[in-house]
Amino acid sequence: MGLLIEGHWRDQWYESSKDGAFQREQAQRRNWLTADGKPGPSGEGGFPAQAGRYHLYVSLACPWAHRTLILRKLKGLESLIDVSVVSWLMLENGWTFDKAFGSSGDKLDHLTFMHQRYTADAADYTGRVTVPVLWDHLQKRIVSNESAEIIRMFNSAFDGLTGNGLDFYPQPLRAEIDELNARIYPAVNNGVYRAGFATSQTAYEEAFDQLFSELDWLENRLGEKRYLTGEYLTEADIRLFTTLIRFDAVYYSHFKCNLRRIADYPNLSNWLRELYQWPGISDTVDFAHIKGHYYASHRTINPTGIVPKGPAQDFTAAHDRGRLSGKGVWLRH
Ligand SMILES: N[C@@H](CCC(=O)N[C@@H](CS)C(=O)NCC(=O)O)C(=O)O
Repeated sequence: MGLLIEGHWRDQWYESSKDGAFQREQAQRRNWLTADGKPGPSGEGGFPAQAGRYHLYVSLACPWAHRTLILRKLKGLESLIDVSVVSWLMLENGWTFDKAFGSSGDKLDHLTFMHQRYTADAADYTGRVTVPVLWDHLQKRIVSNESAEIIRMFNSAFDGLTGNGLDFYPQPLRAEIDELNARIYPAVNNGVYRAGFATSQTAYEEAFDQLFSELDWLENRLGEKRYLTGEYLTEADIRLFTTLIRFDAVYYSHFKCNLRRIADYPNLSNWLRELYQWPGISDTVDFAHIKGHYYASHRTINPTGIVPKGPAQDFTAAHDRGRLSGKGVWLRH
């Protein structure tokens, strides 16, 4: 665990604020890949959708990177955008391409460490070395290291090449999806980290209370709606999925989010199983990476690095979501 300071790697645990709260660094590369290379909502233009030009760097453990893998899969981008997977073990060198710990190796440039990808973008890069990273190997630059934006790019930029019209961010549902994301991100997606990486009792309890009150709200909502916005599966569901699929195995114990398990919420757990069983999604879930990464890498929280064997979970078991009406994914015309 560490960061780059003016292009030099420094091994260092997360710094929390004075009151012990975890602070997540803002992603620094915010360009957009678009159908024709015109600029997107932030950053610079010049990144047109082209087969084979972009490379995605992910960790199979990471919930943020996981979103991008799901969109890549469901949008039929696997043959257009290749992926390199970092090792699940992340210690003094940060993310590495060590094949002994589950990495695919860097399929593009045979790098040893992920921080080399960042210094290839900017030799004096300062900041955390995070995944996912969408890399343009023509310009040798990071397009984006912000998963929330990478999934929006994947949702539409390549449609002209793939003919895939599935829309996970449909125009009529955007305001509602934005509202859901705005409450679920701080309370749940980042909330589990705020609980787990807190360095004061007060900061931990605040994150814990906010997390479980949001899970109660979501449990109620999913009692009436098949998916978060209603009849259509959208990016809001995908974003929640990657956190909840890790919850009982990791966040419940490792991050001390232990008021209840997801298995204890009937609607959340049935919804979670439906998504897991969605064609393509289970292929993106890897519990060896997920459990190995958190328990063995965060030595400040778990000094022995021992990875628990449990819990027993079966996401392939039947779910009851058919009782609510659903139309699947919105199709763009
Ligand atoms: N805003 C980023 C956050 C990505 C992120 O924090 N990824 C974690 C892995 S789960 C990471 O790479 N952490 C390494 C570090 O902070 O040193 C996104 O959503 O893409």
